Amino acid sequence: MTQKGKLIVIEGVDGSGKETQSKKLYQRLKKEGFSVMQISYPRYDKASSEMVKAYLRGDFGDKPQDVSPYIASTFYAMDRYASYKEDYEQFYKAGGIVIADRYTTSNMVHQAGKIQDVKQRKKFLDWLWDYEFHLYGLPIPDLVYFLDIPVTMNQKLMKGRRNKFSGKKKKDIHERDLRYLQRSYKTALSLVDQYHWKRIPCMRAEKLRSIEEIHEEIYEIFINLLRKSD
Ligand SMILES: Nc1ncnc2c1ncn2[C@@H]1O[C@H](COP(=O)(O)OP(=O)(O)O)[C@@H](O)[C@H]1O
Ligand SMILES: Cc1cn([C@H]2C[C@H](O)[C@@H](COP(=O)(O)OP(=O)(O)O)O2)c(=O)[nH]c1=O
Repeated sequence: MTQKGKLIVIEGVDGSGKETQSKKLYQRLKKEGFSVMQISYPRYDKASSEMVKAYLRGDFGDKPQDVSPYIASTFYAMDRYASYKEDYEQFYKAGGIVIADRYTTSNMVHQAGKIQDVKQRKKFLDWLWDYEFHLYGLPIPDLVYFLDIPVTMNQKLMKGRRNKFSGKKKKDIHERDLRYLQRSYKTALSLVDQYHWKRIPCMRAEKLRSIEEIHEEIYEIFINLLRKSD
């Protein structure tokens, strides 16, 4: 019998602190002796992300809306399937804890955000669930955090940041479309309740909370999950 591990996802719009918080959680759990590994999507250094890069570069259109959410989702899912097989399937099936910076949940946020009609959006989300978790057989996350930071604030955090795959200052087609990012953010807030994600408010009294304070909240929620599943 396989002893399934745990898949923990850190989700949030661009520049919300996902990389920072995934790293901190990983380092803390490792230090405490847990069997843990970190993954991050898209895997820009792998061939399986070529279509993702072409899409984000604007090869298929300058605007996110130029590519159907169904088609764009298949690009990202392909990279995740390759990563499951290459990076973590065995580790996860042996009971390891996997911390993911973005996952299928990013398609739920950023691709579903392209669809305004409620019925059509639900249809897409059901299709996506079936596609990534049933057809591709990817693990369903045990815990999803959503780092809640208003788009205006994350724009400040991202200022001057280089594009992750080109290394240049030019932003990708998602990052340069403020209205699209705002729609993705709104979509995410509606998904938090629907899918029982843990919303982590990154602001208090109009100020950004410290990286350390946010980390403590994330860590406590994770430890509680472990206690419950013992
Ligand atoms: N709570 C915070 N307070 C101040 N700066 C932060 C905070 N969280 C993240 N940052 C900074 O904001 C930038 C974007 O964070 P990052 O973790 O790379 O976001 P993401 O992975 O979501 O794109 C980084 O320079 C990071 O150091
Ligand atoms: C992993 C993933 C990302 N995306 C989107 C979110 C981002 O706008 C974009 C690039 O992701 P990423 O480089 O992780 O953005 P950032 O580090 O700035 O947060 O791709 C999806 O639409 N679906 C996915 O499955």
